[in-house]
Amino acid sequence: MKYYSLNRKAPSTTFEDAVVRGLAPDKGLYFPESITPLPDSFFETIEHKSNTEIAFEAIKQFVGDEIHEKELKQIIEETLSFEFPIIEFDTSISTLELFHGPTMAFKDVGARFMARCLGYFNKNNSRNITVLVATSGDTGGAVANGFLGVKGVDVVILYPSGKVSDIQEKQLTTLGQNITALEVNGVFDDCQDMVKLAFVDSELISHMQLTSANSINIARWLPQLFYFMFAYKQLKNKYKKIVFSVPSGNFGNICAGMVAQKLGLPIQHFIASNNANNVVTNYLKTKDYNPKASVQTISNAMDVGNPSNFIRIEALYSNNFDNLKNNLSSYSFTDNETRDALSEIYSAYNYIADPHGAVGYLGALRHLENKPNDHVVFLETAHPTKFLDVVEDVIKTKVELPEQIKSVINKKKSSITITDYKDLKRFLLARNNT
Ligand SMILES: Cc1ncc(COP(=O)(O)O)c(C=O)c1O
Ligand SMILES: N[C@@H](CCOP(=O)(O)O)C(=O)O
Repeated sequence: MKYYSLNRKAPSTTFEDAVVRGLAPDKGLYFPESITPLPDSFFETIEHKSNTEIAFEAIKQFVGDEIHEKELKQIIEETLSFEFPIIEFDTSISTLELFHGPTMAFKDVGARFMARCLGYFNKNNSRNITVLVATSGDTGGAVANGFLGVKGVDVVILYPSGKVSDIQEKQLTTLGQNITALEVNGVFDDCQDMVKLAFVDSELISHMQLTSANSINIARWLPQLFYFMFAYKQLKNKYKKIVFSVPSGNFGNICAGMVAQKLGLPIQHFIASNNANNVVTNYLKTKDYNPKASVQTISNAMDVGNPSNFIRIEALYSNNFDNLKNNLSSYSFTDNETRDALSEIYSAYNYIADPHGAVGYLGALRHLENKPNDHVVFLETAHPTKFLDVVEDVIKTKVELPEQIKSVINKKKSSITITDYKDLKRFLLARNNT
């Protein structure tokens, strides 16, 4: 499979090169040159396949022969070593729990897949790779965990100071070894902009091999398409019209879902559920795409003002606004609405959601007002205990901490504060000269 840059000013390249580079030299996101639908028989028999078999069939065209079949299967098997259960609330709404991995957020799958692909490509390379990551909360922890101790790879995580939850901060600042956390005086978009700038800084890239482990990187982004197939597999014999409500920030997850649909997965419609950071909700209303500074909310991992992946969504629809609007709706919800949803989900279904999932639930309800016969799956993208203060305050109940959270909660944070791109560059160059 070849990948082209969405800025169209860099040559097309291989899967390996796109993974190792992260971002194209013209600062564009890489995108597959083609997406070939899987045969109907794949979806007709999907409930008889294991998650590993589904994932292998779904991803193999994107990897091509660049990773041997046996090793690709092994990578997928190791990546998917936990559950992806559907919890049915009633005949209209289900949730797909994506938080059973090591850091309890959906990012674990992409981070683990990418770490293993990079390990595969880097095995005969004596040069160290520096993985740069911007996080609004969850990517940082998942990438730190996925790459911890990987030989030849250094991870540098940029996160907005004071704008991630306490547990998220512990997950990304306490591992040590090859992981360094940089605490940025700014918002997530500042972190993401600095990462993108680093990739086109000729002085930096002459000193080091940089890549990204954000959804910028195709090996972090594409495996997210598995979730939609795992949900379909569990629901296809019960519901005809399956809709996904995806709590969205950087829009990588929902865009991966759209790739699954292009592969032939029968998805009726997508809902991008947003918090107050509502660039896409506004775009679908006004046709005016207007990125703006992000605002802080209780669903902090979605506090993104300039969603990186929206350009990939436009590419999937050949920039045709009407076609996109037929397949995608988007709604935005306030923190008070989110708190009310957390409370309602708890009292009506005895289920403890996290604030991001609660935004997804609200999107599902909004959709069902006009389409009561659809079945909406909202994605539970993180475990509620990652947002303990908010959740316990709303449901007025103590929530038991899972092992994954207990193991970091008392660890000591270690981070370096930076203010701007000059600080980041100085840090990277100094480290590379030692
Ligand atoms: C818990 C949670 N929900 C939703 C999102 C939004 O996902 P995306 O950035 O792929 O839109 C994130 C961050 O990525 C997240 O960590
Ligand atoms: N919400 C993310 C932001 C980065 O998204 P990514 O999918 O591009 O890595 C986070 O939690 O860090």
